[in-house]
Amino acid sequence: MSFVEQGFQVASPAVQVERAVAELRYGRPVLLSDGSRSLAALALDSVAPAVYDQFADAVGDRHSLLLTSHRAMRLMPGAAQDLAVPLAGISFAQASQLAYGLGASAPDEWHTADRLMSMSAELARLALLLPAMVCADVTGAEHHFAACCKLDHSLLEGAGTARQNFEIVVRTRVPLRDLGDSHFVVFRGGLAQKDQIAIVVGNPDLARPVPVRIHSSCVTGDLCGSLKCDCGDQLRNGLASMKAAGGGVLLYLDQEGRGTGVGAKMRAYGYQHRGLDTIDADAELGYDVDHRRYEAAVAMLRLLHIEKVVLFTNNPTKIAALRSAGIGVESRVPVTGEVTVQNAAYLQTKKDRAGHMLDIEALLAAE
Ligand SMILES: Nc1nc2c(ncn2[C@@H]2O[C@H](COP(=O)(O)OP(=O)(O)OP(=O)(O)O)[C@@H](O)[C@H]2O)c(=O)[nH]1
Ligand SMILES: [Zn+2]
Repeated sequence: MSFVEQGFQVASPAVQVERAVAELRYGRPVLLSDGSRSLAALALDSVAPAVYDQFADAVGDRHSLLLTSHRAMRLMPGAAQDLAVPLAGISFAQASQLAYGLGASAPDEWHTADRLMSMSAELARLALLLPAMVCADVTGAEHHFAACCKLDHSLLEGAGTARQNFEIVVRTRVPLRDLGDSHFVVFRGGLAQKDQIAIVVGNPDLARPVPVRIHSSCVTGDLCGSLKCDCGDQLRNGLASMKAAGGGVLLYLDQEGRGTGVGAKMRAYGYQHRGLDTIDADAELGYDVDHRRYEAAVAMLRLLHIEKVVLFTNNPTKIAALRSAGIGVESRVPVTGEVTVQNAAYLQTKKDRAGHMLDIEALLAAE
């Protein structure tokens, strides 16, 4: 019997993951299990200090902090694996400094994190919380956590298909400055995501490769004209050039901070103000170079009956993601913005460390 046929008698993997994500964001532990072991996991980013202390008491001080391999590498160059650092006697403030503080010292003691502990970071990422997890093996003592959400680790993988399940909620005309009548199509679905939007400008011919831009939200750049990045320019220039090409579709994805969330992005900005580049700043917080996923974009294109695109981007990962999902990327159009004193280093890092196709000298010469 499928989950639909079983009606309200069982919760699907996606529902159970959504519940776990909500509890984690609320600052409560989640019990992750693999059939034989139970791990109580708490996100340092959302827990109140008093609850952190309560957790330490409940597990008899046998709790550890997960440092992702990215964070571990920042503290101990060469430590290219997820680590578990014993937390007995370590306060909430000390744990936070160790988990994501700048200039923190390497821990005195650590072990390689086991698979279940590493998996807890995936829950944190879904919850848009820093992947700094406080974990304890509570096998046999689960009754201390009777009121907490329980999640079998297989459900985290099982919920993956939900990332592609979207439906169109509404399609409405919106007149846009300089672009004329456009249509906003709202999509709902996915895993732990908000609604996504496609903006259709002009009248794209769906029988030919459709001009498409996949744009990740940037509240600072898109909305407020931040000079620290090129997002606002790329949003407006992308829409204008698609309109000039006869029409196109901009997918506006809820992926603030390369998928880490606005809280992490602002923390990373703080570290960038202290001299780190965009990638090292994210690594200090435990993140990889880019946490964005593109199942939503693929599902949205399919629902719009778009199979072949001309992609407006400088980012090779977006091209690869569409192609591997069977969307034809027939060609690419660069999308650029103004190079400013404040964003030049950011653009250079995108080019040098994330492989973006950007000719910064040519952009400067053209200004
Ligand atoms: N973590 C982090 N995210 C950032 C920073 N600056 C911008 N962003 C995010 O980076 C993403 C940029 O999105 P896009 O412009 O769609 O993507 P792109 O990778 O530049 O690719 P193209 O614009 O298509 O060439 C958005 O999610 C921004 O919120 C930063 O310093 N740190
Ligand atoms: Zn931006």
